[in-house]
Amino acid sequence: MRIDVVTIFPEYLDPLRQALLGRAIDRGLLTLDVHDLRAWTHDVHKAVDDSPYGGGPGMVMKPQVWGEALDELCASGTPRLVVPTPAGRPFTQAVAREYAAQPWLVFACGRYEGIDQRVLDDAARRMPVDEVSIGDYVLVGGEVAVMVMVEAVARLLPGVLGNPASAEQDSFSDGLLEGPSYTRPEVWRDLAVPDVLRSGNHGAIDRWRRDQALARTFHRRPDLLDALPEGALDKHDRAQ
Ligand SMILES: COc1cccc(COC(=O)c2cn[nH]c2)c1
Repeated sequence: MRIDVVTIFPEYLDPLRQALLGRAIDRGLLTLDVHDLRAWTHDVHKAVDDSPYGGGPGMVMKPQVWGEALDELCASGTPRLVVPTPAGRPFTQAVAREYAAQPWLVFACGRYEGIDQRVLDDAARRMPVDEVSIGDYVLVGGEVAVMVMVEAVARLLPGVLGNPASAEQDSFSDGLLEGPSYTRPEVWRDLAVPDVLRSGNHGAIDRWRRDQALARTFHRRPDLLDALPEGALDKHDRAQ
């Protein structure tokens, strides 16, 4: 997978080159190229923003600069353009899986009040464009949202995680939240590990884990239960 990121703060994306993702890049499982949007300015001030038509607070990112950046970066093919924004469709594990199947993603990091809408409208003439939200809050810019999405997507790529089962048993993979996890010692600050997990009875363990996931989902995210496909819950589940 090829990933390009366009931003006025390229160094903000440096953490993606650390640890697991850094090793995946070194191993060629994905490429990550970060581009400074100001490289496509032509004025001495390298201006990327201007006042909003219609008035209002803040500034809007200029269309000309973005247009030239995307023209150059997307000249060799048709990536999916992903624009993090509070006004986007929700980024979920399902979207992460969708993106993990894409050969090429270009992320556009907005700042200020956003990017002139015509940049997205023009880009949509020649590539798929996704405006995506990582949550209902407002950040200062798209860079942190891009890091969230790149991490969620890259960990799904074959070979990135040591144990592929980890990705399959993620929270949300079966539509439920992950239940509690435990490791040694057996008792810690007078808190004991649930007996079933030390029983060696893997049928009982699987059942207990499923019940814990159902209970946690019911209490914390009942909306996820409503979204489960028909038949996802068996009669034992429904008895919980
Ligand atoms: C594209 O225009 C803008 C404008 C302002 C901030 C941002 C950064 O994204 C977010 O704030 C965000 C993404 N998901 N949830 C919040 C982008």
